[in-house]
Amino acid sequence: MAPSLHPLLDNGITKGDPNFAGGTLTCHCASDPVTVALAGNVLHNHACGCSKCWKPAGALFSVVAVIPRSQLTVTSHPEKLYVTDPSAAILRHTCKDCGVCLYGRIEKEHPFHGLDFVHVELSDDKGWQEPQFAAFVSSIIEQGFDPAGMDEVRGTLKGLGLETYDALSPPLMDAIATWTAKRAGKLQ
Ligand SMILES: N[C@@H](CCC(=O)N[C@@H](CSCO)C(=O)NCC(=O)O)C(=O)O
Ligand SMILES: [Zn+2]
Ligand SMILES: [Zn+2]
Repeated sequence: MAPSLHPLLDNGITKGDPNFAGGTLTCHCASDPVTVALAGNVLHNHACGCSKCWKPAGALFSVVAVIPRSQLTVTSHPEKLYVTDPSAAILRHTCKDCGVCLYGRIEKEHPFHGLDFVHVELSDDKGWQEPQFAAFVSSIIEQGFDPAGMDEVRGTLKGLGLETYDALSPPLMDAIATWTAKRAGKLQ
């Protein structure tokens, strides 16, 4: 049986609504869940194979997107959140009771400072931007996935219409490189 990539991918991708105005993320706690309000749709939604992004049990990939931090508000139980890895660039604010990551935030100097990383599967609202590409695909091997299965995984992702990359998408890599060049004074 083919491995589960992610619940939002396994049965085909549902397109988002370009006019969607945002909604609420809720952690998995049965009582006193952490909730986060997003005041707009997400951008650059993607499947991510890296080891750092939160993923649901049994999934090979996370599905993660960005939204301006000004559009994100923790609306209940902020006291349950802790930062999973304080040394990472993306500080993943995770529920200490259920282990779900509600948002990742960058506080240091970084090309994506100002954007928060979120998982739209934590919302029952409909209309979130659908995944656009697959990032860090080879990183699933680092977590123990058999390299012999990579052709099948990449084939399945491509069959879903997701281009596969072993870093981020070209527009995001270009944005990182542009930021780096400006900081070094090589670009105005
Ligand atoms: N092979 C590594 C890759 C980890 C990695 O660089 N992840 C990216 C993408 S996360 C969302 O797209 C990243 O930017 N990480 C920064 C951070 O997590 O702080 C692995 O698998 O661990
Ligand atoms: Zn929780
Ligand atoms: Zn990731």
